[in-house]
Amino acid sequence: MGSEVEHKIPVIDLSEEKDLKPGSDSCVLACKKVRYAMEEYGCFEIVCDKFPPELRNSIFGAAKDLFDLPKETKMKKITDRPSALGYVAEHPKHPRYETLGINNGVFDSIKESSFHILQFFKYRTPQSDESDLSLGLSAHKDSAHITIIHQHHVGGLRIKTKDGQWIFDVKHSSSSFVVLAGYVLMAWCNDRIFACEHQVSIRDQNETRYSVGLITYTKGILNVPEELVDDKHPLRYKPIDSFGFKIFRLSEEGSKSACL
Ligand SMILES: O=C(O)CCC(=O)C(=O)O
Ligand SMILES: [Fe+2]
Repeated sequence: MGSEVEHKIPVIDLSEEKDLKPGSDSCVLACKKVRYAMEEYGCFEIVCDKFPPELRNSIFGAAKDLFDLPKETKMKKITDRPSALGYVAEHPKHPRYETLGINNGVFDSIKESSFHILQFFKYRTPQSDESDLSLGLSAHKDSAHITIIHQHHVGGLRIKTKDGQWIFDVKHSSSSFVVLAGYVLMAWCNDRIFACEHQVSIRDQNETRYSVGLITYTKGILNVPEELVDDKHPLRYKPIDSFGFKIFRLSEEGSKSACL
């Protein structure tokens, strides 16, 4: 079991537009930092102070309005994709967590090969008779390629490092976004990056917690690129159907699988 330590996840400031201009020296440097962070931590924090507070408030205002809808409305099928991308209600395993995902083409990727789902998360405050007052979402790794999480007023996201230590103080602020590697990225890069284990645990929560995630999946079958296979990194994965893998994990067989 890991213990509470003073670890911090790497922070990369992407507030400056020049850092995002492909080919520029500062972009190359930013890429190196991203690579280091992903290989060593499977995650990093982006700081970007260009996120207007009005936009942030209106996004989380809309999230609250959506979650406040009657359960029957939230349960309505809003996509032809598998139901996991729509609404997921509270469940005995995560009694305070609800999530609602949107994928209607608005977030079609700039790159042909990927698509994104915008997913809102809500964690209600604990009731006095609940035994585990801090349980938000138990430890897990995401199926996706990459997840980017933004936490609103209430923090609680925790990250496990390579050596099994939990980082308890993942910062949450209006300019902070946490990028997490998922299983599909780990498979694609032949274990050079590990899927980041994380959980949501909320101490002293007296306010509903909202967060939002942008989750990237890859279309079709992914192969490990030849360049990522060598003597030190022998091929470890068969071609993987990224989205099929997510559906498998949600199935009964997948949820029992020992390797996940
Ligand atoms: O709410 C959060 O901060 C994280 C949610 C999460 O990890 C998930 O739903 O997979
Ligand atoms: Fe997650």
